[in-house]
Amino acid sequence: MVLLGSTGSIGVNTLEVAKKFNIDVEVLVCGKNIELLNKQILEHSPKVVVIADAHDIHKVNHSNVFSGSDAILKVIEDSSSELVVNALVGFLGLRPTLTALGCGKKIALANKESLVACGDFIDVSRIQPIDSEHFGLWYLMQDRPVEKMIITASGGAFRDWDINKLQNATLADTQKHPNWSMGQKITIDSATMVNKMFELLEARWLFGKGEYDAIIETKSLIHALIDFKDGSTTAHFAHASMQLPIAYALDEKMNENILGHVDLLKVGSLEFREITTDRYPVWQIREELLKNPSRGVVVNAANEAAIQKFINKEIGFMDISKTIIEAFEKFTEMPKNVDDVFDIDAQVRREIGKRK
Ligand SMILES: NC(=O)C1=CN([C@@H]2O[C@H](COP(=O)(O)OP(=O)(O)OC[C@H]3O[C@@H](n4cnc5c(N)ncnc54)[C@H](OP(=O)(O)O)[C@@H]3O)[C@@H](O)[C@H]2O)C=CC1
Ligand SMILES: CC(=O)[C@@H](O)[C@H](O)COP(=O)(O)O
Ligand SMILES: [Mn+2]
Repeated sequence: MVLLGSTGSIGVNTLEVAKKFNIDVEVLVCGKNIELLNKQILEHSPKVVVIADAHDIHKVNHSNVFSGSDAILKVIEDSSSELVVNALVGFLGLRPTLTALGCGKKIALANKESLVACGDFIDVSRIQPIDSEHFGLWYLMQDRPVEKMIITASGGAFRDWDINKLQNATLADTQKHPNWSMGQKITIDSATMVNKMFELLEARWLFGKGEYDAIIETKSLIHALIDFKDGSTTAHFAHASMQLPIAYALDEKMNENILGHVDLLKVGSLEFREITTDRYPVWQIREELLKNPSRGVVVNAANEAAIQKFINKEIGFMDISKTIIEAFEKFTEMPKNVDDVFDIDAQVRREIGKRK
């Protein structure tokens, strides 16, 4: 396989699953974490390696190293692997997704931003999602009429905070996720509830038109539920580990044990909560966005630009949601093709970047 984002949270889990099932690793792609990359090279012997910055090439213990975003596209094109695992974070993952699909490869897709920004122009028939909720929906899906597909949210780092204190929350505060250990950006997205809005869009592109909703389940033991027309509701329970979705994305016929079962007697009780717009203001654009899912490009660009400003301490935590809502109201044009997606993304980032 080709693994993009090998040093991240999903990348590291993917290599653990690959080791367990003896899956060949042809290409490793990462950003700046060369120390971890060198350990991965020793363990998995990839043929080619790509890193973000040419200045770091001399630190990499490999004879075939390239750098930069064009090199990522080139190694995908040149690879013989049928499967690309895209575990890059953010909009920079979109071109690799499009390139891999253009080469006829299958994609195990963790990079949800690809679908959020460009879902209308992506052939999902060759995509297996690496996202716990979508894995849960896929696992539950049967040949029966469905009424509603429901995904769960943890509520993020601030689900129990005094709402009046949220504006002054720091980057370190956002990283205290109650249940999952993940990369920095998705953990911020979990705290704003942007992650769940993205996941509703992701579900819409993967499973088609229909009713989608989300609720908070505070232990992240249920990942998805399906309400069937007959009145039955089924739920997918599993411990909070990405190795289960990853194992199926690498091998759809998976029939090995990956995790221990959830012991309901040990769990004792479960708690469900509504997602409210006072704590999670972005939730107010959810319906409009689901009606017009192609507008995801605006929300994604505004989110990434606002997160950068939050990290730079130029804006407060609640301003991330405010920035997204303002951009969503201002940029109403729908992309008609992939070029439009890149144009709109650039326009939104420019607009937010020039604001004081
Ligand atoms: N973590 C999770 O459990 C889940 C994650 N996802 C999604 O999966 C994706 C990855 O998330 P996660 O693993 O948490 O993120 P991380 O931040 O942990 O990892 C991101 C990876 O991308 C690499 N990277 C960043 N910039 C570049 C660049 N310019 N060129 C090459 N590589 C780069 C990083 O390299 P380096 O670290 O070396 O700089 C790292 O390997 C996201 O889209 C997220 O929303 C979805 C569901 C669950
Ligand atoms: C592991 C996974 O799939 C994440 O997307 C997770 O769902 C994030 O947690 P939240 O439910 O807090 O968004
Ligand atoms: Mn998820």
